[in-house]
Amino acid sequence: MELILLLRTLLAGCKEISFRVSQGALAGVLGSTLSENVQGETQKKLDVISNQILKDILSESGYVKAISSEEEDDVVACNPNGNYLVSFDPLDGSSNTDINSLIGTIFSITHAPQWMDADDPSAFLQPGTQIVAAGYVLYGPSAMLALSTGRGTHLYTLDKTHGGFLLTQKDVQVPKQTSEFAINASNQRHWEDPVQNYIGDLIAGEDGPRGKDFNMRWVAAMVGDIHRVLSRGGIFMYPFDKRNPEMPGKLRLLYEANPMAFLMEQAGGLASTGHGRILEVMPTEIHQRVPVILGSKEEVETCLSYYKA
Ligand SMILES: O=P(O)(O)OC[C@H]1O[C@](O)(COP(=O)(O)O)[C@@H](O)[C@@H]1O
Ligand SMILES: [Mg+2]
Ligand SMILES: [Mg+2]
Repeated sequence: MELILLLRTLLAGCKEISFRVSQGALAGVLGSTLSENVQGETQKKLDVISNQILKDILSESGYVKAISSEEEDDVVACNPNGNYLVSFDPLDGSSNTDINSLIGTIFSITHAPQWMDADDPSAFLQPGTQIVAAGYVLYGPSAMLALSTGRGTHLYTLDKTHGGFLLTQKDVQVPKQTSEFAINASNQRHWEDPVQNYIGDLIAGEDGPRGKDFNMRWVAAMVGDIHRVLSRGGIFMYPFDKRNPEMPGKLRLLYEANPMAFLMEQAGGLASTGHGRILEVMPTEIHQRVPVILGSKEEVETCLSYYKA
């Protein structure tokens, strides 16, 4: 029951963000701030606004012991008696805020170990297999929620008259096969050989070893690309690239890769780093990055076969 109340609280925050996003230039929420986050990224105004909305509503809820956020250097202690930890990306797809394109909020919830102090970051270092609930809200033409509490992945649509997220698709099943891939091709020269070969064969299409044509999409917002994959199948990749071996990918494990992997697996898809299941990665720090390959089961298996070759 408490988890449901926590989810309701979190979604009330997302409704507020949805409203602020929809106001756009009218409310002066577009553009950048002068500050940088711990990732070294210039924060957008909506990054800061969304982060503050979620931080306030979760810390006042009483259910949450601590939170970790893309926009917070360290974990934020909340209620010492709280039973849950929440990790979130308050505004995903920041580079899309000023072009009125798809953006969203991503979150994952785990139990708070009773032994921990509320400001102890090590409590967040739990593998994704420990997630009790995860989801995203996509702020698109309609605001949509994808949610799983470990019993399938379900889609809800925000009814702006009624004010609630209403169930619009139960038990999403990602098609096992696909002809659609998503990757930022401008990073090609930095990819490892397995990815070079795999993408090369997709692009070769019916003239190549795959014997069929593939189409490419890139929303530049993980929440948008994953929603498309959940809706009609596909493979989404942000793989390891050689530019900075210390940073094995762009996407963050706790509040991007893990929640999306949880949703994808609950919908019958697969989620891998290229070398193992994302949900089994043992985190070492809260802003850790990982390579991400997820989507339609058979297509991800085919991609992983290039790593074995
Ligand atoms: O700029 P690129 O290489 O296209 O990267 C896009 C990726 O970066 C992200 O925008 C990173 O997330 P944030 O916007 O929350 O920092 C992902 O949503 C998206 O998949
Ligand atoms: Mg993000
Ligand atoms: Mg973000």
